[in-house]
Amino acid sequence: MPIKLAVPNKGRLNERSLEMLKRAGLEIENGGDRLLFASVKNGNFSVLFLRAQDIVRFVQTGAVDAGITGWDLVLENGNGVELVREMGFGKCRLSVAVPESSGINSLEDIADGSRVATSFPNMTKQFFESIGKKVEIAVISGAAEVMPRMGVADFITDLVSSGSTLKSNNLRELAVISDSQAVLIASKNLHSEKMKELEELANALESVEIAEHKKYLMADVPVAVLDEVRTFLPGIDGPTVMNIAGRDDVVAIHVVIDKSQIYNTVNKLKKLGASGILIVPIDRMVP
Ligand SMILES: Nc1ncnc2c1ncn2[C@@H]1O[C@H](COP(=O)(O)OP(=O)(O)OP(=O)(O)O)[C@@H](O)[C@H]1O
Ligand SMILES: O=P(O)(O)OC[C@H]1O[C@H](OP(=O)(O)OP(=O)(O)O)[C@H](O)[C@@H]1O
Ligand SMILES: [Mg+2]
Repeated sequence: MPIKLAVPNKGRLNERSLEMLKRAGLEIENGGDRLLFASVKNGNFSVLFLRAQDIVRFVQTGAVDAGITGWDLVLENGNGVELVREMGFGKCRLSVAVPESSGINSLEDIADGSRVATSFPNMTKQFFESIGKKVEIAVISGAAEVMPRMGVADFITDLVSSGSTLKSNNLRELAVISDSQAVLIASKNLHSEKMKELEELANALESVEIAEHKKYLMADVPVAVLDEVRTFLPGIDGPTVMNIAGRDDVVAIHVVIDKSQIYNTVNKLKKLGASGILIVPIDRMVP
């Protein structure tokens, strides 16, 4: 039986989830728009496209074996699922936000009996109980940011990433309830065979994530400056150095390098007389 893996069918997490799975090596067939189901050519998986919120419930009940969704949704709706891996994207936070004009500058300023609009009632209730505040929760399914202006609520809790939605609605972030990112989750009591395969997928995803921050750099370098090149290029013994047929004054170097180092490294190499500098992406780095 293939592992039933649920992926968000639209929204913030859809594209990156599919991209990461593909880069991890799963060949998802026809994983296009509006599709509800796709088979995977290699690997023992079938992919189902569901709403991010529903994925938590379906993993919980065992209707699917595993899924990619937001950690915020797991905290809100999902006891009884297993965290397999943080995915490193979809980073945001569930925060308390108040109207700029409210005069509320800290959590202490929130009066008992205040109304909070949110699509995260469970986490919101738990948070305010933990700080000993009695608030009334108005549950909405989206667009929390407009609720204070409509007079439906005094403040909100909602997901924040860049903060620009809050800003454009004249709201100020007061406190973070929880950080979140996309996660790979599995049903508890998943058969050990399936869990093993899922861990292999998690390892493949890890190799994708590591590679994401790296590039592969190749260059032809004069032998005379090789020692100097070694002082600023990474690797245990510096770069891999290869002879070029018919040349004894120049060698080829290959090295895996952090993206952030590319700019400076290329400049230094050029100054030292390097030529034929190539920088190429790496799909995966398997440790
Ligand atoms: N601004 C953001 N930046 C990063 N990640 C976010 C952001 N907003 C939401 N997310 C993540 O994406 C998940 C899904 O949110 P998304 O907006 O795609 O769907 P939704 O609005 O909850 O549902 P739907 O679009 O299916 O009605 C959230 O639970 C959260 O983990
Ligand atoms: O801090 P920011 O970068 O502005 O992001 C925060 C916004 O992103 C999410 O909504 P989304 O854009 O997914 O729209 P939705 O309400 O349709 O889910 C979230 O509900 C906030 O409204
Ligand atoms: Mg959203």
